[in-house]
Parts: sequence; C-alpha cells; structure tokens
Amino acid sequence: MTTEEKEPPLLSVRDVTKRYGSFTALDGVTLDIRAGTTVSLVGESGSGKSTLARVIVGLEAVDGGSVHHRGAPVRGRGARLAFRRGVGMVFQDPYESIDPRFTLHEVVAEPLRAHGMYGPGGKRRVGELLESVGMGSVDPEAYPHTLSGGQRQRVCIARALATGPDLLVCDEPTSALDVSVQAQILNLLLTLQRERGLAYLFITHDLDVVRRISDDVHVLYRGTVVEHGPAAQVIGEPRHPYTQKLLGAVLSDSPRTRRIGTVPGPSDADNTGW
Ligand SMILES: Nc1ncnc2c1ncn2[C@@H]1O[C@H](COP(=O)(O)OP(=O)(O)OP(=O)(O)O)[C@@H](O)[C@H]1O
Repeated sequence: MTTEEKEPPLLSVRDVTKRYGSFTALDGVTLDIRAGTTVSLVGESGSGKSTLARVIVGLEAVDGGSVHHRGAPVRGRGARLAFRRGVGMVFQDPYESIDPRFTLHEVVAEPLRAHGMYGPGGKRRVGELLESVGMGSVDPEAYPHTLSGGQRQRVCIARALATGPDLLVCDEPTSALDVSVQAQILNLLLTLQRERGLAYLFITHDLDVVRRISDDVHVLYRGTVVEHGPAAQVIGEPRHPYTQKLLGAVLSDSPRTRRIGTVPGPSDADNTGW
C-alpha cells in the first residue's frame, strides 16, 4: 500500500449539496485534494465554482453532504474553528477584499487576532508574512490605497497565510490584475506552495493557468462534477461531452484570450446529452 493510499486526503468534499431557495447551486459534489497538490475547478460562469469555494472555507453552510479535513469531518464549533485556521482564501478582487480603513499591518493581523494568535510576537509575525509575499520593503502602517492591484493581492495572500494553513482556496486570484502582474502572482503562489507544501483549490477561467499549475482538474457543470482526473488527461483527452465543448470553445479562441467561458447548454447541444 502506498503512502498516498494510507493517508486520507487533506480535504475531502463528500456529496455536498447547496441550495439557494428552490435553486440548487451544488448537487452532490465530491472532490479530494491531497496535501501539497493543486486541484483546479473549471466550468462556465454560474456553474457553482465560487459557491463550492465558499462552502469549503465555511462561508456558506451546506444543505447536504460533508467536508472532511485530514479524514475528520468538519462538524461542530471546535472542528470548524480548527479548520478555519487550516484553510485560507484568496479572492478575485484585491480592491474589494481589503477594508480600505485598515493599515496593511491590521489587514494581515486580522486572522491572527480572530484566532487568538496575535501574541507579543504578532508584529514580527506580520512583518515575516509581508516579507514572504515580497512586501518586506513596504511600510506596514501604510493604507491599501497606496498600493497597486498586484501589491494588494500580495497582501491578501499574506493574510490568507497568517494562521499557517495547509490549504489555500484561490478564487480567480489573478483575473482582476494586469496581464504582466498575473504571472508574478502565479509565480508567487507556486513558490509558496513549494516552500510550504501548500495545497490549492484553484478556480480559474484561464486554460493556460490550469495547464501550468494543476495536478488534478474537476469540471463543474450546473452544480455537478461531470469529469475529473489528472490535468493532462482531462485537458488532453477530455471524455465528457461538456468538457470537450468547454475546452473546444476555449481552444477556438485566440491564444491571448483562452478563457473558459460559456458553451451551449444541453438544449443547444447535438445529442451530447449531458
Ligand atoms: N447568495 C446567492 N443567492 C442566490 N443565488 C446564488 C447565490 N450565490 C450564487 N448563486 C447562484 O448560484 C449559481 C452558481 O454561482 P457561482 O457564483 O458559484 O458560480 P461560478 O461558477 O463561480 O460563476 P463565475 O465563474 O461567474 O464566478 C449561480 O446561478 C448564482 O446565480
């Protein structure tokens, strides 16, 4: 038996359902993330990617199914609190996700304070975190409006790392940034992953990013995982008709805009029957 088989996945999502009123946003989603690996989540707009990300980090309650961390269900207040320390989130828009009234120090210290981890060494810890994302030379007492989008996203990454998580959920962390900055942020995330053995759940519309970073890919369609597997297989030889259409639509675009967008739904499809 290999180590991989013996150890439970770092994160396990089991048969998760999420409804908003009568609308089912997630319908029996199951997904595993192994320690130190990257799972990408792709699917057209509205397929449920952000909902799944919010469910995983505990921003939304599930209506059915469960989330497990290192083999133990994230259930009950104690388990939820411990899990929240172990998972960080990076959002799409670094302008919206930082409170402009907080200094950079306060932004990064916030999760430490929330988890009772801001002790006497708190200031130094925040300095180290800013340093680790390439912001060591910036005044921690500065306010976010003095920063560029890329710098803000670095601060958001420092905040996500504050409690020492083993998993980061990244919801389109580069798509609101200038193209030249996107590569820098992606490189930073890859370096941090290497250095810290982090696992990522990575939501992106950018197929080149999916190719570059993913170990596994899950394809979401209307709240259901229709295909998953190693990235090379899902991208190189997609089996499900929806994945084929999704990637086909992307690949027919110009190389500069390989974004996973909208594909014809079942009613428009030619007997694909997904
Ligand atoms: N709070 C909410 N109340 C009602 N419906 C919601 C809510 N949040 C999401 N939805 C609906 O759930 C579905 C999935 O939304 P979600 O944001 O997860 O999609 P997505 O795949 O992340 O899309 P995008 O790529 O555009 O971000 C959408 O139809 C959306 O309108």
